[in-house]
Amino acid sequence: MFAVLARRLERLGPRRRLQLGLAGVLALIAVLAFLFIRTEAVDIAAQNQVALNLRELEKLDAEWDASIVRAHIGRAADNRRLTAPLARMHELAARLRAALPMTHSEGAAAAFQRLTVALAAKEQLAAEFGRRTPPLRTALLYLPPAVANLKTDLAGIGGALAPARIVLRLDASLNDLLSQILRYNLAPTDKLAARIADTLGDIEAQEIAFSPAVVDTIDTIARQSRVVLVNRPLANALEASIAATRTAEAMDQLGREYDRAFDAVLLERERYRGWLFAYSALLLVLLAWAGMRLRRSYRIIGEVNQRLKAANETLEQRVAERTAELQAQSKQLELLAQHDSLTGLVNVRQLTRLLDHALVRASRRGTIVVVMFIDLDGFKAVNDTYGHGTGDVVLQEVAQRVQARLRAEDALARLGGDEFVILLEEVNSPEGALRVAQAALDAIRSVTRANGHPVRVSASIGIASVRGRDGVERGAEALLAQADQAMYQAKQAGKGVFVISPQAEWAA
Ligand SMILES: Nc1nc2c(ncn2[C@@H]2O[C@H](COP(=O)(O)OP(=O)(O)OP(=O)(O)O)[C@@H](O)[C@H]2O)c(=O)[nH]1
Repeated sequence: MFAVLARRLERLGPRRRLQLGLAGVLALIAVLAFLFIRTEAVDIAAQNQVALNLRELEKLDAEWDASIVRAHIGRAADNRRLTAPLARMHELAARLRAALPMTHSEGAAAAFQRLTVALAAKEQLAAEFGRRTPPLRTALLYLPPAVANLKTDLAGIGGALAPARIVLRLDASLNDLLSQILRYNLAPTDKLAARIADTLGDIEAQEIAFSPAVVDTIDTIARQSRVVLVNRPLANALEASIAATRTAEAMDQLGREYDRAFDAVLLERERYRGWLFAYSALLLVLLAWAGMRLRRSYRIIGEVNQRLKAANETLEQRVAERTAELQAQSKQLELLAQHDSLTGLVNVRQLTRLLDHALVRASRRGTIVVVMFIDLDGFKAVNDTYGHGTGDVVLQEVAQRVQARLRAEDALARLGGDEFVILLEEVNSPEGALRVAQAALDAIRSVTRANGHPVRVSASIGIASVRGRDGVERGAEALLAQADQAMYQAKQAGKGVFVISPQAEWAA
């Protein structure tokens, strides 16, 4: 799959590939970030806090219930406890509401709503209950000692003026009343209420026989008894209603919903962790693949570099070889251009150049330049007799032998055919020049065999010379022409001799 992807990518342009690569990396990072955030989305501490809040709410609710029970049985000194936990309970309920979005659960929201309704109802009922229970408690606290005191009073001063029969009857009625009230307080029934009403009627009917103080007490006892008659059933009904609000069950249910929702969230987190793990593994594989491709690319670049380097070296070597070849060829061409191919002597063009330089030097130094024009005698006969090849050998022998008689700084050139020229510089006297001419003649005459054939050659030599600046003024061609003319005179003089040009200049 990667290979197919890579091939498709290779078909794209480098800029497009770079854009795609960047987009791909960003997408991979975005997915990684998403998975990471999903695994970190669950705040365990917040979940624990929810559980703690719920436990505290349950505890406060239980304490609230205990306060209600205490108030119910008249054990509560006051009813402040009925409202004391409410502020904290409201705070806890608010925290639980704030935690609802964490659950992503409609069940939890519904359970919380039910709890809110139950708590509100319970709060209202408890408030009503709190209003009802204090008079009831006061009456219940009042009646037993009041009845006992009245009975004591009746036995003494209070009953002194009344007939004994009536005192005894009132005493018995008071006993009945207290007993009925206490029973009614524990288990109020309509039948008992009717009986208490009868007993109260009976007591009130007898009070006429007693002093106003006793009558007052009896009225108070009757009033408090009626308070019990009215408030006990109400208080019981309120307590039953409070119990019916079932806040504890609502809290239990909310706790279960929270647990279920948090479990689901945790499960989801575990699932995302699995995805994150798998995705990380995939990224590692991708990274390894990219690393391998990069390594391969580096290797290929290295190989290409090596090849380029080798090719470069070869090219450099070939260029150097070719340059040397060309230089050699150029040198060869230069030699060919300056030399005669048969004898290897300098040719007429090079001779002219050498002569020009010599004339410039002589002009500067005030020295003498000598030119000897040599033309072989009877050379045609060699060609005609033994062939052109033998003639060539004769020309080569002549060149070699004359050259051997000259100084290194002197020059010998072949003008073409059987014509040669000797160039001498810094000749101090005509004698010196004549010696060279004689040596040349001797050298030429010494060629007696060529190609195995007996040959006989000599030469006619014309000598011209010039001194100082005159040479430059006259020019090389004029000097050569003078020598040529002198050579012509030598031919006419019978050949095999040298003639000095009449215009020749020597040292003053
Ligand atoms: N073998 C050979 N012969 C050449 C060459 N160049 C010219 N020749 C011949 O050289 C001869 C020169 O002619 P000439 O100087 O008149 O002959 P010669 O017999 O020396 O006559 P004189 O100078 O009057 O003595 C001619 O026959 C040319 O064909 C060459 O390169 N090789």
